[in-house]
Amino acid sequence: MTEPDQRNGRTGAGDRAGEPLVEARALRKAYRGKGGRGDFTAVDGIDFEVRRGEAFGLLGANGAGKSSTMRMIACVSPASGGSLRVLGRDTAADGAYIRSRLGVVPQDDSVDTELTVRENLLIHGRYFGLPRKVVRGRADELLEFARLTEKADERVEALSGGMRRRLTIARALVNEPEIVLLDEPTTGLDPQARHLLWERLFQLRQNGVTLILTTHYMDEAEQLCDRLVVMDGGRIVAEGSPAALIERYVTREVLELRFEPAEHRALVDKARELVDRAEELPDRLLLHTDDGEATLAAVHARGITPVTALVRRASLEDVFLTLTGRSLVD
Ligand SMILES: Nc1ncnc2c1ncn2[C@@H]1O[C@H](COP(=O)(O)OP(=O)(O)OP(=O)(O)O)[C@@H](O)[C@H]1O
Repeated sequence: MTEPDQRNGRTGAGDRAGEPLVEARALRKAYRGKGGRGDFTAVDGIDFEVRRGEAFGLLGANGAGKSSTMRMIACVSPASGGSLRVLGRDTAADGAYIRSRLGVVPQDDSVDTELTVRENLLIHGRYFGLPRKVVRGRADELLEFARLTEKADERVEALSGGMRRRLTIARALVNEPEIVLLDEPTTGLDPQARHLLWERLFQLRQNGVTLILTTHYMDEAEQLCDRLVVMDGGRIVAEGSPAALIERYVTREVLELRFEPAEHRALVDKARELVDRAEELPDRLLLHTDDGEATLAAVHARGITPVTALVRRASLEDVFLTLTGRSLVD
């Protein structure tokens, strides 16, 4: 493609890489309670920084406060407390400037389904006051980037979910933003569409665009994020690269055991004695171990008979479970 970030002479993160583009200090968001109920605190005093050129993730279950945080960064929802600076400016004072330098991909595709793919890009470009000729050229480049050139003159209603999502991302790039915010970018997409989208986002990151995304998919966070915060109940409970979080909070491997329902209770109690850390889910037991095969041998030696046994690499899902006692997926 024509690299979105190189069209205007920017060459990726460059020598300003690492400069903080988002700085949140004791950031709060409270929603006014309805019908006499008290205020509800959705974001409860969080601190984080996002640096230029990185892909930064907010990972958490539904209701953790991820979208509320994103809306504050996007300057569409005011903070209730603390401070939030984006691109070196205060979101409370300079919302219009910040919005003009951001690309926003909301949770629901808000593209106009009655218009063609190209028309959606042209109209969005005009919102930013760009000259017609510039917008036309940029639309062509973005169609290519989003792998939508062949669909340019079709109405959006004829597109698949994955194509719509790519169009929403292309649209968010019309103003050549320095930061792109993506709220649950691949929710509802099939695996092939997800992978194509990840590939496009990876390309953007390669071009030096700073990405901030929310997700409740741990594989997405592992694939895309250089660094992430884990959110739970409006707070940040951990921060780091996916690899660092896995190393800090869980062991190298996990042995997953499933038992006959009638034997589940007794065998779970017996098996968890074999390791220092185990997590029990309704349908299985997860044993945290540095050597899954050796632990499985110990399980058999104890006379414990699982219906299935699986040794796998520990993941962010295990980190989340360890930190919150709950599974990421509802
Ligand atoms: N406008 C609002 N008014 C009142 N409560 C809200 C509002 N928006 C969000 N909330 C509540 O704030 C909490 C956090 O919501 P938020 O959407 O930020 O979470 P999330 O982590 O993004 O979850 P999801 O993945 O479901 O979007 C939830 O309990 C939600 O019901």
